[in-house]
Amino acid sequence: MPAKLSVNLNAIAMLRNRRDLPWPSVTGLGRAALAAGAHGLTVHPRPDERHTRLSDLPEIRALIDDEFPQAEFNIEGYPTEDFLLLVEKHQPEQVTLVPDDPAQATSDHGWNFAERSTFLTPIVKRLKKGGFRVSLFSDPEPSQVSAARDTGADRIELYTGPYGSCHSDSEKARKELEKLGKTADAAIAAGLAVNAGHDLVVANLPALAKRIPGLAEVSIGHGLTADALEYGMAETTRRFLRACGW
Ligand SMILES: CC(=O)[C@@H](O)[C@H](O)COP(=O)(O)O
Ligand SMILES: NCC(=O)COP(=O)(O)O
Repeated sequence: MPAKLSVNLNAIAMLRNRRDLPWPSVTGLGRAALAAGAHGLTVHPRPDERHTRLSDLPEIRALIDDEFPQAEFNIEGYPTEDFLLLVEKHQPEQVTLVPDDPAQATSDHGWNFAERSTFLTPIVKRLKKGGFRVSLFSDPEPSQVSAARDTGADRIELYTGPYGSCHSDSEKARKELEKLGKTADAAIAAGLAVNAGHDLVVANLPALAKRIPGLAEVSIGHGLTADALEYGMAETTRRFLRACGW
């Protein structure tokens, strides 16, 4: 089965937040993506609420529960106590833990599992006990996979930023893709499922999907939102689904 597509609503929220007005509608565009076949919605709320606001979360949860019960809600973020309480309140199907500093413009690296396993392991245990699937944001580094697995997480999400930034250098893209592929191979062999995300676009998805046939899910926001401005959300979702192999 091709990788499932979870549409990240952060970029739409950031556009809305330019004004104190309710458009573009985060929930409305989430609905359009799900109606066009997306498998889920992702948000990455940060403490300053510059992207998704806390008030968006109950609306997205209700959208999925009431209209698309087969879809999944994925909440990403740094696991502070506030973040964990947020997750427990809004009951996403998946939680993706990301080692973000609050001041960071966007996510730009995965966890250092060797250094942070003592921090992560009890958090993963708490989330799993709560019934959430847990994914850990990971650099494309095969040697880190066993420490990631030892935290008890279900999945890793490969940080694809360096691959995504190679759009004009095919040789560099090939090397980055191979690092992602080797890390995915090691993760799948260790019993972890593999997600991927950051700077994925229609042009770079097919090669990623081909190199990692077992890829479980991609979460995509920035590039998908850029295309939605040009083609509309429904057509854009269909284009990204096709690029994943659907
Ligand atoms: C973990 C990850 O790569 C995404 O969640 C990314 O952080 C999206 O964030 P922004 O769209 O807020 O930059
Ligand atoms: N987890 C990655 C994600 O949700 C989207 O990242 P991007 O497509 O906005 O770079």
